[in-house]
Amino acid sequence: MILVKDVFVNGKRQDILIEGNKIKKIGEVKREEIGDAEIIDGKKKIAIPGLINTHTHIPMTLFRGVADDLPLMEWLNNYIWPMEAKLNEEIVYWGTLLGCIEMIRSGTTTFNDMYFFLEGIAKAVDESGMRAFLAYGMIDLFDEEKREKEIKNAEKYINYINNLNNSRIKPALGPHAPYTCSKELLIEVNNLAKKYNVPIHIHMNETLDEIKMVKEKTGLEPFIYLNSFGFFDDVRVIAAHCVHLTDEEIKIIKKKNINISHNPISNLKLASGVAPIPKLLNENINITLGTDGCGSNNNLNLFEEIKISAILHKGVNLNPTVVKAEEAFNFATKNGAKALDIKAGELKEGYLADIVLINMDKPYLYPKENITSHLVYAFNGFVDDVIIDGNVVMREGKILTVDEEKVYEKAEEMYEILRS
Ligand SMILES: O=c1[nH]cnc2c1ncn2[C@@H]1O[C@H](CO)[C@@H](O)[C@H]1O
Ligand SMILES: [Zn+2]
Repeated sequence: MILVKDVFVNGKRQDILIEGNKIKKIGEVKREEIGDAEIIDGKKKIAIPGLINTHTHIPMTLFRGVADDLPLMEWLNNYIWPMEAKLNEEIVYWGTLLGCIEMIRSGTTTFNDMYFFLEGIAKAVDESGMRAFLAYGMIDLFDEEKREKEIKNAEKYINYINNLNNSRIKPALGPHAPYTCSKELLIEVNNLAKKYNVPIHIHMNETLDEIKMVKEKTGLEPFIYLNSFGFFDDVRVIAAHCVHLTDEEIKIIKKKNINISHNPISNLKLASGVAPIPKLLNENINITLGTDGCGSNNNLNLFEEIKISAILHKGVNLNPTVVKAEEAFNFATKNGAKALDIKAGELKEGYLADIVLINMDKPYLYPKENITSHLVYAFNGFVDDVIIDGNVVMREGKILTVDEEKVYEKAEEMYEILRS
């Protein structure tokens, strides 16, 4: 058991008792209830639910800074995909550890990933102590042979991850996007999602160029095209980006309960555009937040995404009342948990013990009133303690699960291989 004592949580100072991987009690915990629990003094701290990053390509930490200031298609075709051809399990493993360190240090406890070499990713996630949904990124480029291979790979990885029997690591399906995946592949993804009961994680409507490509090929906008063959039926979908949407497409998103992963920083950096978040909120569509990979962000600090999502739409809509602080905070917590169907994103009895503690003795967190406002508009993301699945992963700024120095050294080594 772990007892976080006298911490500011859910609006007042109280204790949090953790048993196994769950929150057992929030309130006043008496001595006789705690046995020989590890005690964490929370007096100077606030406790928040661990953040949930719903769109990552985690090993891309190693691509940080390699191809800045380019549009999506040029970025992918001329820089990222050629470098990705050099990846292997070892490179991906170290890149993932680097990403996990970064996420833990900035208060993220769960991420939803789409990438390659999932054995390396899963090994790193397991060691780091983080919670993750891992999807193999399927790309067939409309080639039948590739399609068969991608479907086999995706199914193989679902089984591989399920067989790990790790309650923190779950499989997902990751068809890359409608402009890189054939209709036949997407139909098979829908079947596999139902067969294995796993979520689908896909890039949708990120840029005008790609929408044009889909329209030229099919005559339809991406959501309408996918809906025409039942892609969204009876499955849980997390659609990343959704920057350019027609009203008809928004209707489909609402009707099919599609979860949006809003990635404002990646969309700004690649000049993809600004997603119509206030409009989607008006339709009660579930908005979550993602960083995307470090090639297009260039970090994994979800607090930056919270702040940008809260201010961007105000500026673009000339309306300071849209995306309120609490809404933005919920994007990164409650709503992410809903999209991934996990009992997290809130600190409540019976919920997963994914908890982040922040020392409030920081100049930018005074005066100690309006805490949610501070977390959204003033905080930089450097958190102090992180508990995931009931395990202390970081304590007073020290990560307990991985050897950070070793990871930094290896990250440089792996980067040398990628750029050679
Ligand atoms: O913003 C993005 N849009 C489209 N593709 C992306 C983006 N970020 C990364 N990838 C690419 O998605 C594949 C993983 O399945 C990788 O090839 C990665 O480089
Ligand atoms: Zn992406």
